[in-house]
Amino acid sequence: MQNRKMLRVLSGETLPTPPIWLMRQAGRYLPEYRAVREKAGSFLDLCYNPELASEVTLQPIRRFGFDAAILFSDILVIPDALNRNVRFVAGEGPLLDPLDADGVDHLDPTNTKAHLAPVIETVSRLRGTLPDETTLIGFCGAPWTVATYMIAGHGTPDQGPARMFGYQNPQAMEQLLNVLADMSADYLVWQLQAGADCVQIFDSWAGILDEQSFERFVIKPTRRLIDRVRTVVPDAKIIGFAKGASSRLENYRKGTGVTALGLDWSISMEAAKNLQQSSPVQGNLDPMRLIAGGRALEEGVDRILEELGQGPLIFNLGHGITPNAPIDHVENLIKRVRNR
Ligand SMILES: Cc1c2[nH]c(c1CCC(=O)O)Cc1[nH]c(c(CCC(=O)O)c1C)Cc1[nH]c(c(CCC(=O)O)c1C)Cc1[nH]c(c(C)c1CCC(=O)O)C2
Repeated sequence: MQNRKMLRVLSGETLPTPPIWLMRQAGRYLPEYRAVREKAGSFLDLCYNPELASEVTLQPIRRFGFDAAILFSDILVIPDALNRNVRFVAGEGPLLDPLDADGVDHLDPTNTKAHLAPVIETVSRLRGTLPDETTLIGFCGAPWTVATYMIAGHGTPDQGPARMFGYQNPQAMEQLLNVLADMSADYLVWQLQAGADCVQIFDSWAGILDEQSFERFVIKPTRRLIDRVRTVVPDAKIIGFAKGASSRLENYRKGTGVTALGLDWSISMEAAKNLQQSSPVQGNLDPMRLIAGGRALEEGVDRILEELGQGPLIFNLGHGITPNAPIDHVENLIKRVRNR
């Protein structure tokens, strides 16, 4: 374990060269991913195929030698386990059956373990195949972000339907978030038991909420999730990525018990450095700098290394890599981080 650099940083160590991986590092910007994706059938078929899901997890490790691999799956396998009719339509993103307050009472998580067994099988295979020095990251969506897709039935620019649901049906919202927190906790425990070294909780829509709602819909259910994980795996290393939560991240860290904070690119470096005094941080290059390449990429990377390189840092983007990312820019990014 001592040679898994990302794990050392999660334990609080500062390394001369920070470990690097990229959110969504397996994906459509890679031709080898597109080739597997075509033969897999639907996107969810790929998520539930341990052989192909392991293969696409390993692709960016082989090509770029990242310090960590992230399980290939999706945050929406949880609503899929709840029979919410999850499907991915090309050009439209995810679609689900929208959920109303009455529907919350009828959610039935009893089939979760059997439904997610193929994903857990992928984790076991990966730990058996990955180089010893590569950290394996498991993940789930945060209850709030998963709930936004369940309520609207699709992605939205402002999560209006889920925010309205929270105001009009506070009890149903609490119940929904509790169901998701408990299922997600069990799911993370299975991943950790199958060989994941650490886990990340993706709360991509945390930044859209006001302060009270952030407390109720983000901090509280995330705390419930993490407490439940740690009753089984007391020393679980957990990265919380609450996108857009910048000025609330200190409260988020204290309130949830995450081990490390994922940062997006909107946070000030001063705030990021302050947060790094109390926990490791991960991030936070604007993914658009990766697309732009050249000077924009270099100055973005250099700034992060200068400001955050003296403390526990895991280098990453501030959100997922997009399908239009040029492969040579990814190579330049890794070189810049490693050769300074
Ligand atoms: C909100 C969210 C989702 N999924 C995820 C989030 C949280 C992080 C974020 O905000 O980006 C997380 C996710 N999705 C995927 C992973 C795999 C691991 C990784 O490489 O990081 C992870 C960690 C694969 C994926 N998940 C998806 C793809 C693309 C699907 C394809 O190959 O056709 C991949 C590689 C599909 C997906 N899944 C989701 C959306 C909105 C989409 C559609 C986006 C699109 O079409 O570009 C839901």
